[in-house]
Amino acid sequence: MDKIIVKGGNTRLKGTVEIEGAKNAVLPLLAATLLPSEGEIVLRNVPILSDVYMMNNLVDHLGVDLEFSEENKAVKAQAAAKVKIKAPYEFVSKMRASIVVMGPILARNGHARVSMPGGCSIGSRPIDLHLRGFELMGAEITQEAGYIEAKAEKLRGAYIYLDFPSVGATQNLMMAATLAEGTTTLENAAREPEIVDLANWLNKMGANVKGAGTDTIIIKGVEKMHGANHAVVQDRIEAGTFMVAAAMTQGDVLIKDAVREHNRPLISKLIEMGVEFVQEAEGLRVIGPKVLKPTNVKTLPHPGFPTDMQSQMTAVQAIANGESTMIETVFENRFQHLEEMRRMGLTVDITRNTAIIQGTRRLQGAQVKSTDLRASAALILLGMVAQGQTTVRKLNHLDRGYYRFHEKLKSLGADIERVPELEEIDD
Ligand SMILES: CC(=O)N[C@H]1[C@@H](OP(=O)(O)OP(=O)(O)OC[C@H]2O[C@@H](n3ccc(=O)[nH]c3=O)[C@H](O)[C@@H]2O)O[C@H](CO)[C@@H](O)[C@@H]1O
Ligand SMILES: C=C(OP(=O)(O)O)C(=O)O
Repeated sequence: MDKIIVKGGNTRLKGTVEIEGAKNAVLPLLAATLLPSEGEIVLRNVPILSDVYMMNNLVDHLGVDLEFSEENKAVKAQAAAKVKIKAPYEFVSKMRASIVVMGPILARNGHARVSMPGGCSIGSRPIDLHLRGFELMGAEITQEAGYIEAKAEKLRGAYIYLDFPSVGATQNLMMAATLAEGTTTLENAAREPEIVDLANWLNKMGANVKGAGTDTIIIKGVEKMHGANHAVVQDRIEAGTFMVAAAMTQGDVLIKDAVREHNRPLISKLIEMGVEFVQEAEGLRVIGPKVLKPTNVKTLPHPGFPTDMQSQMTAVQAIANGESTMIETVFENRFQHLEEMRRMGLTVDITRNTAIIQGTRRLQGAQVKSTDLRASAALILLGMVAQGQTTVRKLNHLDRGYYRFHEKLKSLGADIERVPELEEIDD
């Protein structure tokens, strides 16, 4: 496996950066390609990420013969006349997000058998809300030998109130409802831009989904769906990560085509810390200040501060001029990067879901490892401002969600290399 070596202390990022299509949008969009039974499917602006390859393999296994052109960043396929019932452990265990194939499989077959996805390093991540929704739509749920089985003679539209606006449950239930008999109302639905992108994709394929982006989504079941052509929405988390990178390095970075609306809470927190944002025709320019003011942040479902920007934001707080607080309310175990940052000299008190961070400019490079996807980005960013050399390992996490991260940072002026690990280090 590779490692990233970043030399910090004097980095000032400058230039323009292009952002990929969103990982968290494209994964459900690919799952939704299981829904149409005729016509050509084309997805554009598809990011080249390990998670995308995994979802492609799963969807391919289930019956949609996908062709991924890296050159065109496009996925093409002919809609499948039939899709399989079983999503095996070998695929689902590799990526938690693959649970979103359950809704489409159930919609197509009235029967789905999907390996239980399990938790991951950031939390236990149950799927009770997904399953309760399927039950309300008339499916009988059983569990056996690590698989969840859902069976329904015919899925019926239902009124479903989600106890929590789960992104995955909202996506799974939206997709199940597209081909159900009658109307489904999802209340307290997730409102993320990726939900809106999924609704747009479903509607292009002939579904009838209204209200995405609000907390009430109404889906009228249709007889069948067809192929369509769609470009994946921009990755607001990748864009946000580069906003943070500019903020931390007294940078001046133009984030091409950045959608301000998708990153409101992050932008408003960064402004509070002294960062300047200038809307330009080509995108959003981010100018980092000499001194960052401390700030208090709490993660929440959209439109609150995104948990997927929490790790990166703690890297900004780590170099702010004073004490900041981070409260993580979405996942129960998403502070592991802070332990790694301690290796770089950070003083942080962690009590359950609250971290109190003592910002300092006197951090030092160290050997650290990524503990999850966003942690990997946060450690690299902190490495750019710590004195000396930081080595970041376990880049499999980074590759799940960032395309050529080190190359993009390097083109903006970072002193960063990605090199093969010559000997496996037991960490
Ligand atoms: C591929 C993808 O899009 N991943 C995103 C998605 O994950 P994901 O869809 O898994 O996140 P959810 O919104 O479902 O989960 C949020 C919280 O709800 C809990 N929960 C969820 C479902 C359920 O049935 N029961 C339950 O208790 C989870 O354990 C977690 O604590 O949204 C998260 C929250 O914005 C992001 O961090 C992830 O990057
Ligand atoms: C937590 C994330 O993704 P996933 O839900 O795929 O683990 C993320 O994108 O930060």
